Amino acid sequence: MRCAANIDARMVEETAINLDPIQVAGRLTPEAMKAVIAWGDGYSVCDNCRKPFRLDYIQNPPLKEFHVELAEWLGMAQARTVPGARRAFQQVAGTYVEKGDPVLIGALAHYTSYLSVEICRGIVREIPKTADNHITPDDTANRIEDVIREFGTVPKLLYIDHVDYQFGNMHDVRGVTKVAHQYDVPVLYNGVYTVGVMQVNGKDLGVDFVVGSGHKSMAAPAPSGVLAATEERAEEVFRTTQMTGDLTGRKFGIKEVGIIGCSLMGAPIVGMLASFPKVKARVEQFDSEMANSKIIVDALKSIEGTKILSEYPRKHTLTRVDTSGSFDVVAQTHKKRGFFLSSALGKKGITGIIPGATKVWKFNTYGMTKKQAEYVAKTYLDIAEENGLRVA
Ligand SMILES: Cc1ncc(COP(=O)(O)O)c(C=O)c1O
Repeated sequence: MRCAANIDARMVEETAINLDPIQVAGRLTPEAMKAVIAWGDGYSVCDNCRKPFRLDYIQNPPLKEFHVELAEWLGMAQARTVPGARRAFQQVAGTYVEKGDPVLIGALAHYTSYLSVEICRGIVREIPKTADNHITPDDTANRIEDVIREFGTVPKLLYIDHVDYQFGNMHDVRGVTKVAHQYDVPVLYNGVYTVGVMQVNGKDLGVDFVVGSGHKSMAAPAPSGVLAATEERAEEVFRTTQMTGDLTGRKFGIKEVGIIGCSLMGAPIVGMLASFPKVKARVEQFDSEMANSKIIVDALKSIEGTKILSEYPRKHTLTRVDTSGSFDVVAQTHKKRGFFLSSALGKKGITGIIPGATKVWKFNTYGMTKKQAEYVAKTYLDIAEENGLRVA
C-alpha cells in the first residue's frame, strides 16, 4: 500500500516543471518506460545470451548493434555499458593505478572520481581551479611537473570534467589533453553532464576514455552509464580473463575482468537502449536548450542582489546562482523563512530546488519548452516583485 501511495506522489511530481540540477536529463522517454516494463524481469535480457556469452553480444534486444553505434556516436573505437559513471572510473583506475601511484584530478570533480582512485590505493593530486572556476592547460602542466618532482613519475591517469557539477562551467578538455599527452598521461573525459545532452566526440577532443552517466544524462534508469575507449586503450581497459580454476581447470571465455564479466543487465540497459534514438536526436538541439536557459538566467540576473556564479554567457544548462542579496534577504523576515521560495515555486508547479535554499543554489533548465522557460522566468520575477525586490 505504501509503495502504491508513493507511486501516486511521484506521478504528481512528474507533472511539475522540474529544475533539479541532477535529474532533468535522466528522465525516461516513453519508449524507455515501455522497455523497462517489458524487460524488467530479473534475467529477461540474459535469457537471450548465446555464445560467446557476453552482454554486449546479445542480439535480442539488439545490444550488440547498440554497443557498436554507441562507440561510433562518441567518436571512440569501442564502448561498453556500466552501472553508473563511477563504475567506469573504477574500471579505468583499476587498469592503470596501483598502490601509491599518483593520479591528477581537476579540483571541481565529483567525489566518485576521488574514490575510484582510493579503491586502488592510488594518491590524488588536484589541478587547482582558477579564480573564475576553470581547469586550465597551464595549471595542468604545472601540476604534472609537481607530480614528477614529488613521485619521480608522471601521473598514471588524469580526469577532466567537460562540464563540472558545481558551476556547470565548460573546461578546455582539448587543451588539457594536449598537455597530458605530451607527458604520455592517459586522459579520462568525464561527460556526465554532456554525453546524451550535447554532441561529444572523443576523437576530436583527443581523449583516451569517454565516460557518461545514463541516469544523469541519457534518459536511462539508474544505475547506468557508458565507458568508451580508443582502440589502443580498449585493449587494456576491456581486457578479457586469463583465469583458470586450479583444481577444476575451469576457464571463463571472453568475460571482461574490469567489470567482472557482464556489465549492465535488465531494466537499465533496455531503458538506455530504448531512449537512444531520441537521445541521439536531442543532442543536435542543444542550442535551443541554451536559448531556454538564457531566458531564466537573464530573468534571475535582473533581480537586484542576485549573482550568477557560473561563467556567463552560459555554455550549459546547469547554473549556480547566489541569491543571498535578494531572496535570502526576504527569507530573513518571511514567516516561512528560507522555505518561502520553494513553497512559492511549488504553488506555481515548479519543483526541484532544494527546500530552504535561498543563498547559493543550482538549477538545470534542460528539457524545457520555450513556453515553460518563459513561465519559470516570469514566476521568479513575480515572486521577487511580490516580496519587494527590485527588478531591472
Ligand atoms: C561530475 C560527476 N561525475 C560523476 C558522477 C557519478 O555518476 P554516476 O551516478 O553515474 O555514477 C556524478 C554524479 O552526480 C557527477 O556529478
